[in-house]
Amino acid sequence: MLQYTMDGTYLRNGPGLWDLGDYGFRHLFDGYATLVRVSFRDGHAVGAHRQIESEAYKAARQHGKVCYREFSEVPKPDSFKSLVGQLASLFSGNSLTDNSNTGVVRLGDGRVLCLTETVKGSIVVDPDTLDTMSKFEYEDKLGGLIHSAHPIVTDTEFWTLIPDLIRPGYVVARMDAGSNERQFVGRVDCRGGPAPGWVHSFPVTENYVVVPEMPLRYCAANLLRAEPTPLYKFQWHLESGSYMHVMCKASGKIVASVEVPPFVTFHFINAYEEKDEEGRVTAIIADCCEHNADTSILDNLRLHNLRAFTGEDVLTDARVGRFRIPLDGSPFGELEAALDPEEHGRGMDMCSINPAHLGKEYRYAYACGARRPCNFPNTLTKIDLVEKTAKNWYEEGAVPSEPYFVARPGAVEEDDGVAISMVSAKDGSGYALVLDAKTFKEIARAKFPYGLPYGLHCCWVPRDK
Ligand SMILES: CC(=O)/C=C/C=C(C)/C=C/C1=C(C)CCCC1(C)C
Ligand SMILES: CC(/C=C/C=O)=C\C=C\C=O
Ligand SMILES: [Fe+2]
Repeated sequence: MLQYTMDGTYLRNGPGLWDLGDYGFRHLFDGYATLVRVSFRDGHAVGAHRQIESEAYKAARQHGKVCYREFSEVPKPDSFKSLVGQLASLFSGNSLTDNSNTGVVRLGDGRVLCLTETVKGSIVVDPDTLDTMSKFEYEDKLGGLIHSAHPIVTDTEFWTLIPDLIRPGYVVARMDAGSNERQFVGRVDCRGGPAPGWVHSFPVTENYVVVPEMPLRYCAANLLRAEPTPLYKFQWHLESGSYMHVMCKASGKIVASVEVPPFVTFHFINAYEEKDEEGRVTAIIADCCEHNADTSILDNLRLHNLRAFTGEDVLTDARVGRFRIPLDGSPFGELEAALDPEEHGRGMDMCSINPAHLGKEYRYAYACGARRPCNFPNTLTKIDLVEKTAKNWYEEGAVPSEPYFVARPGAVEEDDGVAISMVSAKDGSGYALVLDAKTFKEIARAKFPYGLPYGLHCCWVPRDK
């Protein structure tokens, strides 16, 4: 039993529509954005779902075909556009999708924003009606066609990374709550080439922004290709090295840039400053869902693979990767598993934390793990980074989405609250699952009258805020 009444709306975004007529999409990340809402009030839960009305979605519905460049799908060249024309529309951004199918965040001023990797795919929605309200226009001169799909959002600010594919590097920018104007904070030049590493997400501490440089790098040639490669728009450049850069939020200066072992991650979990007895910052600790430097996870997320579970254990191993980035000028950083990956079945992705610990020392992370054999993360796991243990929730045949932590109003303890996940049950039905974040035991489930597609990231909109 919950000792309090949850009062607010859980929103989940994700690529929920993967078919146009007879044509089925290829990859999980291609689907058109579907928003799901579960509103909690007086001990009841009310649900709804709706497609986001992006230009890409509307055009696809109208013409019955893909009209913009999605993650792996590209429009068929029946418009006889010349290569030059295609190039021009790619570099102007015209042909890129605005299908904001990845994240949903509540900005400090109350607006609810859906996001993806393309800057134009920033769309404001109404959390009650799930209406598509407007494009979020960035009113600045920073430009950029792509950015991190996971900005860092607090009640007062918004931090983002804008990769620069022409002069390989990243622009770090911040935006005040209530504003649409990003401000340039600083720039990181890549240390390896030929292009910046994919930055689906990045972590911050109280005083620093951490800019990861993965050997999984954007690839201009693959951006243009009509047929996808196994790494889609990316390429693996092991020889180019892997780096972690640390930028001071206040000055934009780079205070550390270290080489680290190779890594593959979509999602950073959190980061914080390690201090000595005198309170001096000695290092940055940054945690992520790390796929053992194996890029095959990207191709494993093809829909054909996800729909064809044969009982064989084919999910590649993942762990909580913990970086230690020294600030004493040494050239190398460390990367190790924060706990034995067996604790969470060697599956690890789709994480959340208590937002009160963002950028600060923390103990708990919530994520999807694995009960093997499986071809996709199929458990919910609560990771204790101090005890180095995990508590796991599992139901046979069920596929749960990101366990999203929501603190109890007035909570003091880090795990005082709930973790909410939308689960697709073995029989195809769907329900919202509420776990007690402390015990990781089920408190409630609210069944949807129909099955729901898989989905990705979430946010919480408290009532009257
Ligand atoms: C859903 C998810 O996690 C990731 C979605 C990624 C997308 C939609 C990536 C799109 C891209 C383009 C349309 C062209 C430019 C490169 C890239 C950012 C991969
Ligand atoms: C669903 C997923 C990875 C699962 C594998 O372990 C990654 C999603 C990334 C995009 O937000
Ligand atoms: Fe993501």
